[in-house]
Amino acid sequence: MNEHLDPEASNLTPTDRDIERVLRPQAFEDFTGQEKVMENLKIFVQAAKLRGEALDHVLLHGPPGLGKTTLSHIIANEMATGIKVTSGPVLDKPGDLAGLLTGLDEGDILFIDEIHRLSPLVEEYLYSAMEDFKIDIMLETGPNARSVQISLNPFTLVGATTRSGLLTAPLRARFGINARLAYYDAKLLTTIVLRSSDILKTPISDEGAYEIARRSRGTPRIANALLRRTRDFAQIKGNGTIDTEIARYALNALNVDEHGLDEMDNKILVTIIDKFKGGPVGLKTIATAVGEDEGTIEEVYEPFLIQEGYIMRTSRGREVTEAAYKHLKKNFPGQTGKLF
Ligand SMILES: Nc1ncnc2c1ncn2[C@@H]1O[C@H](COP(=O)(O)OP(=O)(O)OP(=O)(O)O)[C@@H](O)[C@H]1O
Ligand SMILES: [Mg+2]
Repeated sequence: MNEHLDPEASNLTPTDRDIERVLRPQAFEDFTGQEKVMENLKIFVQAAKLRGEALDHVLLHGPPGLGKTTLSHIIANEMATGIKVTSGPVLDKPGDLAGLLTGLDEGDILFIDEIHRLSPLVEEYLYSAMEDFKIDIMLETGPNARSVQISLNPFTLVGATTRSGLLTAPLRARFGINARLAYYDAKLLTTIVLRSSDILKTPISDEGAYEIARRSRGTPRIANALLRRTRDFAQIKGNGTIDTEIARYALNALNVDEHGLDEMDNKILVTIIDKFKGGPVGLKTIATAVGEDEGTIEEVYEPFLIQEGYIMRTSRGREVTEAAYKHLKKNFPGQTGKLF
């Protein structure tokens, strides 16, 4: 996976991580886009505050880098409550979860990232906590072992996932608020790039910001990462200001193509065309052929390629479209041979 797609990658310098933190919006008003989702969330937050209650449990889903973690912190800020952060794979056993739950103050947020990766045992334990704010805990072990039920402070679970399809129905049903984040259009991303360059005190033209935005795979995290790298090019190869020319130069050097597809996006398209006659071909086969993890292709690459109209999902597998052939400057075999 490209470095700019994965901020948690270990090759990211501490500076990069600090910058990501600085750029992260803190309040509703700094958060650009996702209008429908935000409109509703604002109402739910306001209503919960008015009643002095904990906000209903929130499920945030969508591809990486669209703002799930950011939103969970914003919700805590707007509710003026504490937030505890954990993730599915980290919660090994119900005891780990019990420790976190009993430590929550009234109205606090428990953020569970990658909630689709909870173990079934932990997940089941979560049900009564979410529903009745009650959990059973084991006292002592051996012959004296007994379980007692204890009450929790009312809290809000915010779960985030890139794979909502993997959530079990009972878990999904326990979220009162279900928000799906969508890819951002170039206009919204331009606003985000301009805001970020302002925070980073990097001079940038509107056109330069747009050039970065439209080539960021609809993803704020990628837009911010490309902005930082473009800033380097502007400082070393230019006069410090990001304009269209330096943005183009930088993005080409970073192997981001004219339509914002990166190397892996293109590799996937080329592979389906050259090795599998344009498809249909199964996901697993594609994954093996391009040397990338199946899940990563399904949650990171494919959704964008589908949204941009380069790939179709059919019952028999993935197929590339005419647009993909055009994009790669290859002849589309579709018209010949077919008789309709
Ligand atoms: N709506 C937005 N407005 C401005 N900046 C945003 C927005 N959404 C995300 N960002 C920026 O993008 C970065 C990545 O967002 P975030 O970490 O919240 O994504 P995520 O959905 O949690 O991704 P992952 O699935 O990989 O955990 C943030 O640091 C933030 O700076
Ligand atoms: Mg996240």
